[in-house]
Amino acid sequence: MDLVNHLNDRLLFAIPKKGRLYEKSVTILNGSDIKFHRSQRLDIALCTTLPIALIFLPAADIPMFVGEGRCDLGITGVDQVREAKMDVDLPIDLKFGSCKLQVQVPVNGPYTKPEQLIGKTIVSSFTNLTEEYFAKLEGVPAEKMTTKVKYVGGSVEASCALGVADAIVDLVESGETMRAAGLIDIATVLETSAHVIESKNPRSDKDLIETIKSRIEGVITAQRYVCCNYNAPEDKLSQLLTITPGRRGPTISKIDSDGWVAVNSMIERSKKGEIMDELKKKGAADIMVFEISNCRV
Ligand SMILES: Nc1ncnc2c1ncn2[C@@H]1O[C@H](COP(=O)(O)OP(=O)(O)OP(=O)(O)O)[C@@H](O)[C@H]1O
Ligand SMILES: O=P(O)(O)OC[C@H]1O[C@H](OP(=O)(O)OP(=O)(O)O)[C@H](O)[C@@H]1O
Repeated sequence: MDLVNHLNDRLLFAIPKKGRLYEKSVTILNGSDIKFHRSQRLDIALCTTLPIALIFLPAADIPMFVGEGRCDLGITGVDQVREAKMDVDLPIDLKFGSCKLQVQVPVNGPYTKPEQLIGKTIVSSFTNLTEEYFAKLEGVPAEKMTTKVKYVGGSVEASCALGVADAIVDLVESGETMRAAGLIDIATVLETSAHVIESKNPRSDKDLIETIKSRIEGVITAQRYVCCNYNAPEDKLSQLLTITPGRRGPTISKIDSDGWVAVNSMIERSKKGEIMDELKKKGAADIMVFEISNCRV
């Protein structure tokens, strides 16, 4: 099929084609009922459920495709957006791909503060952000800075040991890569996570863009919250509701048992253990937690 001829009447949505953001991005699409079939080695996939074409691109190229208006929506990290210096909207924080872009130096080396690196050589895959950071530190425009910034495309952490850098600027999540390379962080340039990014001048129907964003927000909310049901003695209700205030407010229903009501409330998945313990301690009974498979908020 000549896929390219099918693109004109579709919203183009740029998705990371590989790497750290790929799998979770596809999970979000599945949860949003954006169904597609991607043939092997093909970087374009037509959706079967909505007039969308998914364009699989390197995470670093997505800000340019969205910033220049070729794709209306994309998924990539804030780090990539800032590095590409693209003016796009960032409507949804997807809460994955969270890490920090940090200045790192050899553990037992002479540097403990970023100011000591002025005039030295820094290696990074994020040369624009690194230049901006050190130009600000030096208090001069980037053209006048004395710190040298060199680009490498990957395995940045090896640069100090190989003698090509005094320090590096690289992403840190668990810190394992950094520690394994004998490095320590001394400053944070940027905190990042994956976001839905949106063109400032979208070409597609606004309703379709809103539908996609609303579905994705629903998936994120469903991942973040679970539903908590319990029975509460009426005289303890106000105290129990402070533990489960809900996103907007709890639902309270009458039940066929004198002096008791049923409460239904969304609670944060990450806090469900302590919330259930607390409810039990404060007099709640029959406490149950359910998965939310999808929602619209
Ligand atoms: N360790 C990490 N933990 C969390 N998020 C990360 C991590 N490393 C990178 N990211 C996020 O994922 C984005 C893409 O990084 P990744 O290393 O996957 O790039 P890639 O070049 O597309 O893939 P690959 O490294 O496989 O070539 C980064 O810009 C950042 O937003
Ligand atoms: O703090 P950590 O959990 O160890 O993660 C940080 C590492 O993850 C990224 O690299 P990735 O593994 O994606 O490979 P790359 O070096 O080829 O980009 C990043 O560039 C770091 O090297």
